[in-house]
Amino acid sequence: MKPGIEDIEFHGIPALRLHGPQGSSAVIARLGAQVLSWITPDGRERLYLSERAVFDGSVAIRGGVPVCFPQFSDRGELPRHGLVRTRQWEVSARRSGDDYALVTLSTGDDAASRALWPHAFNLELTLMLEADRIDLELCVANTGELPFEFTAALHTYLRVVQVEDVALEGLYGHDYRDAANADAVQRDSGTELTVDGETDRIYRRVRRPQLLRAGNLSLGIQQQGFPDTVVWNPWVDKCAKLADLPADGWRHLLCVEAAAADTRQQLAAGDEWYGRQTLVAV
Ligand SMILES: O=P(O)(O)OC[C@H]1O[C@H](O)[C@H](O)[C@@H](O)[C@@H]1O
Repeated sequence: MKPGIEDIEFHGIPALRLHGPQGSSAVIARLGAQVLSWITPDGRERLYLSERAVFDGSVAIRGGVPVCFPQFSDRGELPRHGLVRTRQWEVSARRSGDDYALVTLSTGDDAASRALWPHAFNLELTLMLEADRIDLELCVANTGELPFEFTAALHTYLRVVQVEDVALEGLYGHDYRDAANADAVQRDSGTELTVDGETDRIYRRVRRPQLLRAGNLSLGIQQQGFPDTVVWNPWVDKCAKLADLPADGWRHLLCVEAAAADTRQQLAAGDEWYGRQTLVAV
């Protein structure tokens, strides 16, 4: 099958399915411009999507790649993770070639966003699917007359068989702010990160790609533009408090997020900012 793009319904909501080379595929919903599935040529699903996720727009969909903007988490006055996770985005570009399929979804300010955050903006989320890789690029445009500041993230939920068995390499030597430990700032001295409890870390000014060692779900992870990397797993107790995660959900996910979380980004009137996360099956 040649690469291409089809309009589908996914869990009852409008979405696009990208068919890439060698049988790869991805699904992106218009709700939140959220990527909800990525299947590599080996037939394996690489993203975690909760079986208890809610798709009616009342809350963000639990899983895939939520787009957080203009605020990461609860680090500010706005709703948690900002304003765009529960909006309907427009499809502004779609194209495919022999070795890729690509879509761009966009959204911008409206009366509801300006009531909470008084700035004019346009956002574009581009998903490019190739055989063994996806690139997700967020473009923020300041379309107003005044500068603004924002934080943001591509809050990627990676699917793993057992989170206790995986290791994330590439973050050693970086400082992180530990949100699971009263925001204490620590320096990672281990050569790899393993998860054996609630983990909620903002690694700052990340300079290297990461390698997720997770058996046949292993991935290379790279980011550009986004200065920080957030690693999140709710573990048992926090998972039990999240109504849209099953009791064992914590075990099957690891969020590795490309973020501007600790470092606020400044954007002058008329300027654009780009941030990208690349996932490669290895
Ligand atoms: O429940 P959500 O609003 O989707 O947030 C889920 C998680 O997102 C980020 O990774 C934050 O660092 C966590 O503190 C937060 O719990």
